[in-house]
Amino acid sequence: MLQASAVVAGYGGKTILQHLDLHIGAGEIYALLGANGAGKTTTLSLFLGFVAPAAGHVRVDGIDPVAQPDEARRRLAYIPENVALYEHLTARENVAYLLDLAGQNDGPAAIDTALAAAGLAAAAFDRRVSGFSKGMRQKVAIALALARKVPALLLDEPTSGLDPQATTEFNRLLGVLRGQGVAILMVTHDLLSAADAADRIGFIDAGRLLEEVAAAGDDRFDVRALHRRYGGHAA
Ligand SMILES: Nc1ncnc2c1ncn2[C@@H]1O[C@H](COP(=O)(O)OP(=O)(O)OP(=O)(O)O)[C@@H](O)[C@H]1O
Repeated sequence: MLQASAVVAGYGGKTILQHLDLHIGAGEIYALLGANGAGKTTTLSLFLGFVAPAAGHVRVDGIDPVAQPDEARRRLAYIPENVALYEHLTARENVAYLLDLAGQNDGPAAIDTALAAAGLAAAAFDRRVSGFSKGMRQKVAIALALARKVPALLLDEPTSGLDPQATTEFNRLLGVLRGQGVAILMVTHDLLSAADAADRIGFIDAGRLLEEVAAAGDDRFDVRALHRRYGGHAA
């Protein structure tokens, strides 16, 4: 669903990503970890079509996001570290308006279903989002992704600033999306959250994917081993 093959990319002649290979399938959660400046956000920008590869190729559901940015973005939801919403509108109004803009508004019942599935309390549906916490804003953004039925989700530092309970709840939500077959790429510094939520974890350093580890059965990840890898290579 999300595919980067032998990608070399950067900004204004400066190479940042070096032969990046990343393949994330439907119903898979992939966490990309690495130090500041390692190239994580640049990787997200590749899939959004904001950075064009100098070599290699990028596909979103088979679509080249540079050649067909609208087609690629129709298949993506991108949730930045701080979700931008229309502050004077309520949660319901935000989702309705953003769905209108996307030409994908199936009506109020579908919006309420999405907000509930995203875990927003019904009492908050008609509240202005200006008073919402980061976790509540993320729920509105996830509701929008659910209502748009996107096959792929890009997340930049989703759990930074969330308390442990909100992090657990957020990771549970990612599990729901995975269950619906969504391919999820999450850029994070939160090793514990990655170990909790992800099926695979990749470590990127200076634009190179150094290592990938996959969840191993019921034991999932060996967090101590991950910490040694993360500390040793990329933090
Ligand atoms: N628009 C830009 N123009 C020029 N250089 C950029 C631009 N955006 C990022 N860079 C550079 O590219 C490199 C990788 O940045 P990127 O934002 O992808 O790293 P990151 O892994 O997401 O880091 P962080 O954890 O700090 O968010 C850095 O050296 C950064 O300075």
